[in-house]
Amino acid sequence: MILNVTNETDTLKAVVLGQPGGMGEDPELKDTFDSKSRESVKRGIYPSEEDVTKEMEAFEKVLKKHDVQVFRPWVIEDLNQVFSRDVGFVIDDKFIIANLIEDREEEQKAYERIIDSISEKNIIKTPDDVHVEGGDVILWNEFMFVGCYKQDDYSKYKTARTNAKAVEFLKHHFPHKWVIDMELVKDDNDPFRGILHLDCTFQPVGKDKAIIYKNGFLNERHYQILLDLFGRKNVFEVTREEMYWMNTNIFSISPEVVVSEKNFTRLNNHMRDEWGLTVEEIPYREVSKMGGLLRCSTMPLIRE
Ligand SMILES: NC(=[NH2+])NCCC[C@H](N)C(=O)O
Repeated sequence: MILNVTNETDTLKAVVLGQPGGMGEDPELKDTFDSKSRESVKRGIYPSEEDVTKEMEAFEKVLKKHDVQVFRPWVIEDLNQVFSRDVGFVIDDKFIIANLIEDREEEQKAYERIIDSISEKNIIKTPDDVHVEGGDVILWNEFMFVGCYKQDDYSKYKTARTNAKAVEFLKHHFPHKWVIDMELVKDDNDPFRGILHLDCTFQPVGKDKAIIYKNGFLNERHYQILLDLFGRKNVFEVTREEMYWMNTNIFSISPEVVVSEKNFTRLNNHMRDEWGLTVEEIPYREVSKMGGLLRCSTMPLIRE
């Protein structure tokens, strides 16, 4: 397989979609590792495998309708495999095997067959001291945005997934890219405040548009950089409440077609009426209760 991903929106040809099979029983509070899952367990509203399966089937159907080839990781029992995005990610023609938090390491096994179909020279392994998950890496042609956390209390947070060493690592392997690291606000307990991955606070759409949640950035300068790059008039700013429901985490099938959650009324109207996009609306609220949404549950392999 020849990989090719240089941005978030070029026409999608092949993707891995996560897997609800084998989710098993609700996790215990102590076994959650993001604020949203934590909250769902606490409130007794953690989604069932059956409900998540229905939502992911709707997603798969839309992808197939648009002629996208869909791969799935194989099922490992008693493991949450919904969020493919973080397990590994493609930059240009390279596949980077992520170095996930320990709680999620097991997920990687189920991608062996997919990784085996990629030429070895195009696979990049991350060393132990480089922490990086795909949700923190957003490509925009010559730009690579990397969500991270560089403060001294890094190890205190389960939701800090990408470290300073990862930024250097990516710069080293992709010298032709302009790597812009952006520090995120971390909070393991408050889903109205903490940002798990960069794609929970920012995402490019179409050719030159972006969805942004301003207060997700630790440093307001990083938000300003995005405004300067995309232009204020091309940016849709989401509210704290919309961030909580993960409005930035939609998924592009092409520069003209996006998949979005059906309750994202304000965003969906804006994308349709102001940006002229086709919005494929599906139900995905159950998935959101586990701390991720549409972008998080995909791993694009080929866009052209
Ligand atoms: N790219 C993303 N934002 N992924 C969301 C992953 C959510 C998952 N519960 C975790 O804590 O890792």
